[in-house]
Amino acid sequence: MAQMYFYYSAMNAGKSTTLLQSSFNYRERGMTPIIFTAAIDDRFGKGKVSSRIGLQEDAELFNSTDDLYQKLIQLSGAGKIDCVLIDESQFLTKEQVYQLTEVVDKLDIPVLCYGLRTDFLGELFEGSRYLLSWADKLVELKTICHCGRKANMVIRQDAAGNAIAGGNQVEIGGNDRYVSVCRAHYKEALGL
Ligand SMILES: Nc1ncnc2c1ncn2[C@@H]1O[C@H](COP(=O)(O)OP(=O)(O)O)[C@@H](O)[C@H]1O
Ligand SMILES: Cc1cn([C@H]2C[C@H](O)[C@@H](COP(=O)(O)O)O2)c(=O)[nH]c1=O
Ligand SMILES: [Zn+2]
Repeated sequence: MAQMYFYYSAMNAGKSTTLLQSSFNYRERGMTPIIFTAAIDDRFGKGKVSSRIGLQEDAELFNSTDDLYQKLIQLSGAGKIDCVLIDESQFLTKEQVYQLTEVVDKLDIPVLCYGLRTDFLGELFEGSRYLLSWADKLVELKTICHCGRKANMVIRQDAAGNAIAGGNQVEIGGNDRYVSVCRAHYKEALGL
């Protein structure tokens, strides 16, 4: 029986790297994984998943209006799909997480989702909320704060490097905009 996995972390913890390693594992066993990533995250070029250590693969894009269950039925018509890998899964909607549970339960294809747990204000993303609620397996990937503790929060910075305490939940960016830190250093940076 297939299962749904949610690999979650702060930024820069190796989520994309782990996804690309899983894809490679499937391929070297002669199986066919399919990768999806969010259309809005175009940092490394649209339709690509890249890790900061240099690995890269082509990916299907998802928008908030896509029906991922129907899309997977359509794609599996062109050949057997052995695994679905989703990067930036924090950007999935509630409906899309449900559709992915249908891929697992009705099509019997494992779905592995990789994403942030919380935003720069410490609030859950919609996708993460429902993945935490409905996935069969929750796996935390870890990265470290500059102090050596586990970094489970993300600071959004302005151009001068100051922590920002308000704004839209979604703002695409990398090391220039975001820093992963432990909760104590998150509070300190925001003056909490
Ligand atoms: N030039 C580099 N060489 C080796 N490792 C790197 C390099 N740049 C970043 N990394 C490491 O790669 C990891 C980030 O990988 P990535 O998969 O992009 O993370 P995430 O998807 O969680 O943001 C971090 O552990 C980081 O320290
Ligand atoms: C914390 C936070 C992040 N984002 C964006 C920034 C990046 O584009 C992605 C996460 O990328 P990762 O390195 O693959 O983890 O999410 C955002 O929009 N809002 C936030 O609060
Ligand atoms: Zn710290």
